[in-house]
Amino acid sequence: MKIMISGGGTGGHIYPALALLDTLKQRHPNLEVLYIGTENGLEADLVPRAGVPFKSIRIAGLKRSLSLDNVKTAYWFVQSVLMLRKEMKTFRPDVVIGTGGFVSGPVVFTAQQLGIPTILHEQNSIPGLTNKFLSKKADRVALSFAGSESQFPDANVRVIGNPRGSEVLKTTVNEAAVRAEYGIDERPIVLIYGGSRGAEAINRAVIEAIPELASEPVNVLYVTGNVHYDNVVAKAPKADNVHVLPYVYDMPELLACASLVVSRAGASTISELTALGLPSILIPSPYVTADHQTKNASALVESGAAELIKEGDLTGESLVRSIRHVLAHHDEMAAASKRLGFPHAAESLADLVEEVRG
Ligand SMILES: CC(=O)N[C@H]1[C@@H](OP(=O)(O)OP(=O)(O)OC[C@H]2O[C@@H](n3ccc(=O)[nH]c3=O)[C@H](O)[C@@H]2O)O[C@H](CO)[C@@H](O)[C@@H]1O
Repeated sequence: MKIMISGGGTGGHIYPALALLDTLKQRHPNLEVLYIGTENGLEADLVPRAGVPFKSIRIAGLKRSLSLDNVKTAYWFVQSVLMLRKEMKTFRPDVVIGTGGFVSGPVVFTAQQLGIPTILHEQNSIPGLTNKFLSKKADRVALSFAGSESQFPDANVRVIGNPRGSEVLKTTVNEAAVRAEYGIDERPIVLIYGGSRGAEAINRAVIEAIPELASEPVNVLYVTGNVHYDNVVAKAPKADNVHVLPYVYDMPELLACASLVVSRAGASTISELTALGLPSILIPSPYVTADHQTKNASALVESGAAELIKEGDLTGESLVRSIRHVLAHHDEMAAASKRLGFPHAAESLADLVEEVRG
C-alpha cells in the first residue's frame, strides 16, 4: 500500500499522522509513505526523526483580513499543486490523508483533482478552515470529538478520536529507568508544558511558582518550548525538584509516568490525557481560531477530569493552588479522564484507510 500524508505547523497536526502511520505499518509491513510538509513547520524536524520520507512544499495560511500576503499564498498554492500533481503521478498513492494545518490544503486538494481517495482527520472540536474547505470532496472525514458533525457532509463523517491517544497507550515504559534518566525521585511527577511550541503565559506563571513548588512533595518536569528555553533558564529560580527542558521527543514515556499534567488544551494533548486517564490543569490558548481550545477542554472540565484556568487568571499563586487541589482529588479526576478516552482511534482511522482504498 502507498500512502501520501500531510499535516503540519504544530505537533497537534503531526503526531496523529505519525500514530496512524505506525498502525498502518503494523498491518502492511511493505507500506510506502511520503509525508508532505513545509520546511519551517515542526514537521521538518519530527517526521524525518521518525524515519518517515519527507518532502516539503512552500505554502502559508490565508489571512482572514484583506492582505497582499494572500496573493503570495495563492501563488504558492498554485505552484504547490503543480509540483504535487507530478509527485502524485510518480508516487501513485492509494490514499491521500490530511491531518490539518494549512500545508495539508494543496496536498488533499491535488489528490481530489486527480481522483485519488482522500481522508481528513480533524483534531479539534471546532473544525479548522482547511478541513472544512476540503471536506466536500473527501471520501471520509474523521472527527476526534462528537459535536461538529453538522459542519461536514453527513454520509462521510465518522467520530473516531485521535490516533495519538491510542499511541501513548501502547507505549511500554520502564518508570524506574525514566526517573533515573531525568534524575528524579519517587514523589509524584507534575508534567508542565505549553503545547508543542511552548506558551509564554505558562512560562511566566511557572517561573513565579517555582519558589512555592520547591517545597511541595512533587517532582516538576517543566517543558518550556524550544524558542523560550534560554530565556526561561536565565529567569527561573533554581529548585532541586524542578527540572527545566526545552522540548521532549518522547512525550508518551513521560506522560505514562506523570500524575498530573498542566498544559494548553491542544487537541492531541487532550487525546493523550484521556487515553491514559490523567488528571489535568488546562490553560486554553486564547489566540487560536474560534477559541477552539476552550471547547476542546470543555468535556474534561464538565466531567471533573480537569480544572480550567483562563490565561487571564493564571498566576504563580493560582497555579500552585490548582496543583495542590488536583493532587488531593487525583483518583476521582483520573477515573473521569479515562472515561473520555478513545483507546482505539488509530485502529479506527486505519480501518477508514482500508475502506476508501477499495
Ligand atoms: C497554538 C496552536 O495553534 N495550537 C493548536 C495546535 O497545538 P499544539 O501542537 O500545541 O497542541 P496539541 O496539544 O494538539 O499537540 C501537541 C503534541 O505535542 C506533544 N509534545 C509537546 C511538547 C513537547 O515537548 N513534546 C511533545 O511531544 C504533545 O504530547 C502532543 O502530542 O494543534 C492542535 C491540534 O490541531 C490544536 O488543538 C491547537 O489549538
